[in-house]
Amino acid sequence: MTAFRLGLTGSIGMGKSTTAAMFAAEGLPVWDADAAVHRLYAPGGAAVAPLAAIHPAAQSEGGIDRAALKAWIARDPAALGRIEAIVHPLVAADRHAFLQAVAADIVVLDIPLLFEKGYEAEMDATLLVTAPPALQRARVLARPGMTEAQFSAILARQMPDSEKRGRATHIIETLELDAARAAVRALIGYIRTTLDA
Ligand SMILES: CC(C)(COP(=O)(O)OP(=O)(O)OC[C@H]1O[C@@H](n2cnc3c(N)ncnc32)[C@H](O)[C@@H]1O)[C@@H](O)C(=O)NCCC(=O)NCCS
Ligand SMILES: Nc1ncnc2c1ncn2[C@@H]1O[C@H](COP(=O)(O)OP(=O)(O)OP(=O)(O)O)[C@@H](O)[C@H]1O
Repeated sequence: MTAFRLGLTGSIGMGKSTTAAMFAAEGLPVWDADAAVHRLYAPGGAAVAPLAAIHPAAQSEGGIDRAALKAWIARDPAALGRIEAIVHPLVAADRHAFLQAVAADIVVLDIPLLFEKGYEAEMDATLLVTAPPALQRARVLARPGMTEAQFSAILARQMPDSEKRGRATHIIETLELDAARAAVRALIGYIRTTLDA
């Protein structure tokens, strides 16, 4: 059976990881794009050699130093595009391997840049997690080391939440844990009714 692919996304601090964990707790396999990038950047990971080849300072102790990449991105407007040209095909290969190996009726793919990069074309449905801007801001600024300037820079690289709301198949407001958990269960139940039909 081919699994139903539910693409989970949302802007920074909207609750992707928390909501993904709720799907996992309901027994659904979850693939996490950020975790895939961490594996690719770890010592021995497939992105280490090609990134070191274009930017030697990015390599440290056999892996990729994310701080060095960030410093390069801050300095050179072409850097992010060059990094993405290497990293995104490797992430896609990891995602395809997961989808090949998985056995379940529904799988969740947690992809922060799902709409920005057009990955919805590979999904059967999309789920946007969202919250009011003031709550998003309070959550993100509560993180150790996060500054107003960093938050603004990250927001500027992401599609506005209002636009994502217009594109998503489903939306969950992450105001409160119990309500979000109930919405996750309801969505799984709804998707299963469409699979049975
Ligand atoms: C720039 C890097 C080094 C920053 O690493 P760091 O650990 O500090 O932060 P993290 O990865 O958690 O990202 C911070 C925020 O920036 C956003 N972000 C990350 N990469 C991108 C990107 N290519 N375009 C837009 N936003 C991005 C994330 O969604 C997140 O909200 C890292 O994100 C990276 O190597 N990005 C390029 C690879 C990529 O596209 N990753 C996205 C997942 S496919
Ligand atoms: N349903 C919810 N109810 C209450 N708080 C929530 C809910 N979902 C997430 N949160 C809180 O919001 C914050 C951000 O959540 P989370 O880390 O899951 O977001 P994210 O979208 O994965 O963030 P990032 O884009 O930075 O990876 C956390 O402090 C988390 O506890």
